[in-house]
Amino acid sequence: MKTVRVAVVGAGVVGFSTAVCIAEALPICSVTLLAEKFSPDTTSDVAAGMVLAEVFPDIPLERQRRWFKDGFDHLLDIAQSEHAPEAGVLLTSGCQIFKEVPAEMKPFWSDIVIGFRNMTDLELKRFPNHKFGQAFTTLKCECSIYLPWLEKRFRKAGGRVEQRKVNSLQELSNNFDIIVNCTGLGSRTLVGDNQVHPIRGQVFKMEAPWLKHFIRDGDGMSYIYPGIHSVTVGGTKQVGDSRLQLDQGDSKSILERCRKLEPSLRKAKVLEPVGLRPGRRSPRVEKELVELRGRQVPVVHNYGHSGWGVSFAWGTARDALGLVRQCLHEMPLQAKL
Ligand SMILES: Cc1cc2nc3c(=O)[nH]c(=O)nc-3n(C[C@H](O)[C@H](O)[C@H](O)COP(=O)(O)OP(=O)(O)OC[C@H]3O[C@@H](n4cnc5c(N)ncnc54)[C@H](O)[C@@H]3O)c2cc1C
Ligand SMILES: O=C([O-])CC(=O)C(=O)O
Repeated sequence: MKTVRVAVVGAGVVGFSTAVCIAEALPICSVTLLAEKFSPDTTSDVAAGMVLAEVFPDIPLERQRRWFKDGFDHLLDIAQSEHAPEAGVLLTSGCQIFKEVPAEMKPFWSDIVIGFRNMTDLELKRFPNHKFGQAFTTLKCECSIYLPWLEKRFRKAGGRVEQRKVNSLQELSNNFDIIVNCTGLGSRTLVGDNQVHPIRGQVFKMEAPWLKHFIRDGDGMSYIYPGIHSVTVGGTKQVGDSRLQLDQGDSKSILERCRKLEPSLRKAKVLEPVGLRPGRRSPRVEKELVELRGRQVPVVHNYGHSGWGVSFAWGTARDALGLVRQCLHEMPLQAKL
C-alpha cells in the first residue's frame, strides 16, 4: 500500500530522473511531480546533452566521480538497448582540444568514458591553433526526446504529474509528507538560495548530417556536437545574464568560432534556442527539515547543476533517493501507516 506522499518539484532532467528513481525504488511512496514548465520548455531541452564534466569546487571528487559514473552507466545501458532511439541517447566519439596544455591533462572522468587517449600530432594538425587534445567516446542525451521518455517511465511506475507553479513550499505542506526540490534556477526564489544564478547559453541546432564526430574547445566556449536530427553548435556562458531572447552578436561569434574548427558548417540553421543554466558554485544535494504551517517537513534538495545537469542528473538523483530513504527512516511511525 502506498502511504507516504512525496512531491518532486521540477520537470527538467534532474526532476524527472529523481522522480523515476524514487517511484521505481520505493513502492511505499506515492510520487507526484509538479512543475511550472515541461518539455520542450525547460532549460534541459536546450542542453547540448553531452556527458562531460568540469570539477565542482565544494564536492569531494569521489562523490563527483560516483555521480558521473552512475549517469554514464545508466545512459550507456539505454544507448546500447532497443530503447536508444525513443529515449534520445547515443554514443558519440570525438575530441576535446586545447590552445595550451591544460594543468589537468587527465580529467576525473577519463577512465569512465570509453577509450580516452591523448591525440597524436597528426590528428592535431587539423587544428593549427591548438597544442593538445584528447580523443574519447562518450554519450549524448537529447533531453527533448529523453524527458518525454522519462515521463512515460515515471507514469509506468505509478507516478503522477501536475502542471503548476509552486509559489512557496507552504502550499505543499498539507498534501505531502516529503518534498523534493529539483527546481534548478527556480530555487533562487522558491527556497531563497542567492547562490543560484543564471548562466545564459545560446546555441544553434544545425542541419549538417555529414558531421559524425564532436569537437569541443577545452575553454568550453566553442563546441560542435552531432546528434540524432541536428548538430548542436555553441556556445555562450554568460554569468548573471537572464535574457532568453536571441543575441545576433552571439550568433555571429558562435558561427565564426565554430567554422574555424569545422569549415563545413555552412548549411541551414534550424533553430537558435537560448537556455539559462542553473548556475551555482556546486550543486546542492542535501536534506533539511523545514517548518511549514507549524509542521517539520523533510525537504530534499537536488539543484544547481550549472552546465552539467545532464551528465550528473542520474547520479545526483540516486543520492536524492538515498536522502528520501533516510527521511522515511526518521519519520514518525504514524506518518507511514
Ligand atoms: C546551451 C546549453 C548547453 C548545455 N549543454 C549541456 C551539456 O552538454 N551537458 C550537460 O550535462 N549539461 C548541459 N547544460 C546544462 C543543463 O541544461 C542543466 O544543468 C540542466 O538542464 C539543469 O536541469 P534541471 O532539471 O536542474 O533544471 P531545468 O531543466 O531548468 O528544470 C527546472 C524545472 O523546475 C521547474 N520550476 C522551477 N521553479 C518552479 C516553481 N516555483 N514551481 C514549479 N516548478 C518550478 C521548471 O518549470 C522546470 O520544470 C547545458 C545548458 C545550456 C543552456
Ligand atoms: O560546455 C559544454 O561542452 C556543453 C555544456 O555543458 C554547456 O554548454 O553548458
